[in-house]
Amino acid sequence: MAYETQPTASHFINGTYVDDIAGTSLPVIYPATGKVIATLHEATPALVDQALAAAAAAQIEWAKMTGRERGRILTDAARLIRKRNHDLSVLETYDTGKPYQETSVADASSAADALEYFGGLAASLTGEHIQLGEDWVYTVREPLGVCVGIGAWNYPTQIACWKAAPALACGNAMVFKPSETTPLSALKVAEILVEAGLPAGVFNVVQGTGPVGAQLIGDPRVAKVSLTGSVPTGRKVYAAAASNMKHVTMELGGKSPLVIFDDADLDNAVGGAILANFYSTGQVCSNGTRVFVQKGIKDAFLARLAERLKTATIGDPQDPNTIIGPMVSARQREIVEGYIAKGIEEGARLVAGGKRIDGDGFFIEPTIFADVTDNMTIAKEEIFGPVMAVLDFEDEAEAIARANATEFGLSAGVFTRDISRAHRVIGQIKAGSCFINSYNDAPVEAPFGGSKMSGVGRENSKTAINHYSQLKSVYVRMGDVEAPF
Ligand SMILES: NC(=O)C1=CN([C@@H]2O[C@H](COP(=O)(O)OP(=O)(O)OC[C@H]3O[C@@H](n4cnc5c(N)ncnc54)[C@H](O)[C@@H]3O)[C@@H](O)[C@H]2O)C=CC1
Repeated sequence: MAYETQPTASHFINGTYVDDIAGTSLPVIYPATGKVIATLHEATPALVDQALAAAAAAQIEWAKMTGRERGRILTDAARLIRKRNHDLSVLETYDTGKPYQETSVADASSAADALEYFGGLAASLTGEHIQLGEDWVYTVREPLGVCVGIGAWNYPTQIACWKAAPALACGNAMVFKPSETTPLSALKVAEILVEAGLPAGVFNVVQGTGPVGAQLIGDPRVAKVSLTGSVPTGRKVYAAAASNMKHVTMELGGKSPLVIFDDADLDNAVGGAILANFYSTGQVCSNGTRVFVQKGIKDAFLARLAERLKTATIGDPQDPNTIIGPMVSARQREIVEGYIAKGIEEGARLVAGGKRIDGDGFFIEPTIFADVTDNMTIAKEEIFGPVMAVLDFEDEAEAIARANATEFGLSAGVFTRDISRAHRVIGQIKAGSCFINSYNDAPVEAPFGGSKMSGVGRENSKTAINHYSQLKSVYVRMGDVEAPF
């Protein structure tokens, strides 16, 4: 392999690569071939302790720097990431199997956006002055301390930076644990941050599975935990963090509705449904996998969708012409196949796809089910694969009620030419990140996150600052103290 995928070592602690071969071996598998492309080791408890100690020590000095100084390092790192976008995207494709066509525009570049945005904000993070007659209160925006970031496997570089950028801008240090399935990219982020001038220990990466995450969360030195992952993991992580009153951000799963009205522009609606279901081979938390199509447009919608699907090239994800890559792992493909079988068994109509693609990689056909009803498993549970469920509806009130009939609340989309209806519908849907005549846009300037079981807190935008800092308020009395005795 011309491209070196084996990192210098498994972990990045206190400004340098470290390893301990006593840790359980962690093979990294390229999803397009099923071959091992690197072997790492899980962090031993001693290494996790070392990372936390490094973060705790470095955070004190990092917080003493001015916001401008911190911001400059983050924006310098953003520039380095952009300069190395090609290599980082190739690596992200090896790590995840996502096509280069995507990783070259949506992964490292989104990470750079976050570093640039929060780097830019760092100098203007302030408290306020509250006058109370002659007395007054001032507030100081303080960092939380050591933050732990835990990532999912679908957007490894982006997740690392969506968490690290606001955390570091506020003067926190971070220990980041990538998903064990995709451990490579976060190490590059750590390397680049140090190259940009980040003091050793401010951003550390430790590898491992659940128990490594659990050790991080349970440590008294940790003030905050930000997780991107599934709802079951979210429950565990939130509970563990709560027992020690730690701050949390939870970016979890979804089963988001995409509502397409008869009057929608057909090709835009089909395009939205494609983005909402097949991008990253369907492995996107905010995907609109319950596609509610009004009866009058249903046949035209399905016909156009089938036509456009035929043009999607599936294959080698490193080939810039490939549009759809493999699933991230054999296990994830099995999960998706299980859902497809359930869809057929429960009476949904298979319109396209449904089969695995033979070969060494974890490929599966993009799949469309029509005539799906609300009680079917494929309409209720997050599949996390390229499986679209199309459901019919008659009117607006019905669509809203059914769209909301879910435990999740991450995203929602609506396609219509009637702008009043668009706002009316979105206004009534209980979800955090919504779209009108679009789907899955996630600019760093906009808050991102879910309601209900999809999560707590928001990433990105100015709002994220509130999740990585706390206010100290100081009352200042100008006159004498009037005590009762
Ligand atoms: N809302 C959002 O922003 C996003 C949510 N997701 C969700 O992530 C899921 C897919 O990612 P997976 O990696 O399979 O999720 P997962 O929940 O299995 O794992 C997520 C991370 O948590 C760690 N972990 C597992 N058990 C833990 C424990 N007891 N304590 C601490 N850490 C633990 C894992 O090692 C991994 O790093 C999907 O359900 C998807 O919806 C994915 C991307 C974005």
